[in-house]
Amino acid sequence: MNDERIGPPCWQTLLDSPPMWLGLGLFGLERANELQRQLDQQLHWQRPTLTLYGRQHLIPRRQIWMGDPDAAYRYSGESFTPAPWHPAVEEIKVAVERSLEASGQRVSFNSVLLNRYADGEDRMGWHSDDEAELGEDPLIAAVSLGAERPLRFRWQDRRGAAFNVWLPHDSLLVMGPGTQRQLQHALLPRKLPGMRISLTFRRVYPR
Ligand SMILES: O=C(O)CCC(=O)C(=O)O
Ligand SMILES: [Fe+2]
Repeated sequence: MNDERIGPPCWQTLLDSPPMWLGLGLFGLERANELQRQLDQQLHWQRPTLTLYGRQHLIPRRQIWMGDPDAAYRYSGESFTPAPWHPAVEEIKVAVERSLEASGQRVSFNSVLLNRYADGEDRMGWHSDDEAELGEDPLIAAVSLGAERPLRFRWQDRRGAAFNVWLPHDSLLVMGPGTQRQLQHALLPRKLPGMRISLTFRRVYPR
């Protein structure tokens, strides 16, 4: 086991414009397994309600916002104060920033949305991460731990066919500038077993 390793050994280009790429093997299997276990057991996973057309719904997954104290975030009409950084999440943030830097992108994230999908029934609907506090054309980096699921993308202007990006355990999906403006994404329900945790790192610009 090589613990000194920084960043995925293997990058795949998914799209040139907007730039989207996938890194495989961010931590190595053993560390990735351990991080998934720690996040699963140690975080205070929440299931908030969402108001849709005046009705309250429990979200179909568990989640936590985490980040710097001033990185407050609005989501579906509600404002969230982030939970303080957990050491395992900080470790993942540093690994993501280092591997981005190794591929020529200097970014520093100040918040992350963690999602926990118990199995294939848990999901996230169509959206793009285009809230005003993310600034124009943000870069968003998504780490996947656990069961492999496809993230589905569709073009906002329907210029091309929708497509899946399968996100394996221990992978890093980078959605570069323009991705949120041009595409929407969703984690649709699938008859697939196994728990999955995703961490989508962002930079929030406080008002
Ligand atoms: O779970 C995923 O991979 C996607 C999560 C997502 O789209 C988000 O956190 O905004
Ligand atoms: Fe998203």
